[in-house]
Amino acid sequence: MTDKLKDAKIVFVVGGPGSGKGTQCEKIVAKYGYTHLSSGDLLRAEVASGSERGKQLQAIMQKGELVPLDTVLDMIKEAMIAKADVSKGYLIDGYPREVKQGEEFEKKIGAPALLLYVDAKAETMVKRLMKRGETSGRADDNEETIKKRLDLYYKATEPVIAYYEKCSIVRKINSELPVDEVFAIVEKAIDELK
Ligand SMILES: Nc1nc2c(ncn2[C@@H]2O[C@H](COP(=O)(O)OP(=O)(O)OP(=O)(O)O)[C@@H](O)[C@H]2O)c(=O)[nH]1
Ligand SMILES: O=c1ccn([C@@H]2O[C@H](COP(=O)(O)OP(=O)(O)O)[C@@H](O)[C@H]2O)c(=O)[nH]1
Ligand SMILES: [Mg+2]
Repeated sequence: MTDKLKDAKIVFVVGGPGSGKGTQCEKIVAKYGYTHLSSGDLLRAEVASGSERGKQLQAIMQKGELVPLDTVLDMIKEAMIAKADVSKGYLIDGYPREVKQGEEFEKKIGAPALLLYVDAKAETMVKRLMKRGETSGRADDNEETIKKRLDLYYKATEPVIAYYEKCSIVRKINSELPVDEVFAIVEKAIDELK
């Protein structure tokens, strides 16, 4: 089964909550036709389905904690295989959340060609999420959960970046700039992949 993904072009999109991962991914999809898989969106879809598994996930996400590694990886893999015949490349948004997740992904799926590190200040991320929370309906876009997500990001996810620096695939993107200026930097990184 995994054979289908053998030559897949894989881009990890890593950054804090509200850093702008989803926003940039949307623009990449529009220009390059990549398949966008947001681990958070996949989990929210499972919650929305009302399944038993979804209920358990909801409790974890509401607290801003991390869902068990295998659950997320299985969902991503399934979604990747479903698109394998038509995909020009994959954007894996919001994953890996911790080094171990990255290692497991490489074992079960393959190695990423690029890691886009979407970087904004904590203060900026909080401001954006509070604003998004006014309309998003996301149960975790509230002050208390945002703080937990940020703490966990610095503790568990930032080490992922250091881990992939070693193989020189990290491109740091300053997402304090306006969306289109951020995308100009993103485009350069993707164009270099071809
Ligand atoms: N000024 C500015 N605002 C941005 C930029 N990127 C995103 N935003 C705003 O910040 C908010 C969060 O952006 P998202 O793309 O949803 O962030 P995310 O990293 O996917 O966040 P999670 O879904 O929580 O992982 C959105 O409501 C955007 O309007 C940017 O480059 N510049
Ligand atoms: O690989 C993942 C991705 C998401 N989540 C959970 O889903 C929530 C929302 O994730 P998303 O990437 O949408 O938002 P972010 O945390 O970046 O704001 C997180 O707080 C986690 O509880 C997780 O456990 N593992
Ligand atoms: Mg997002």
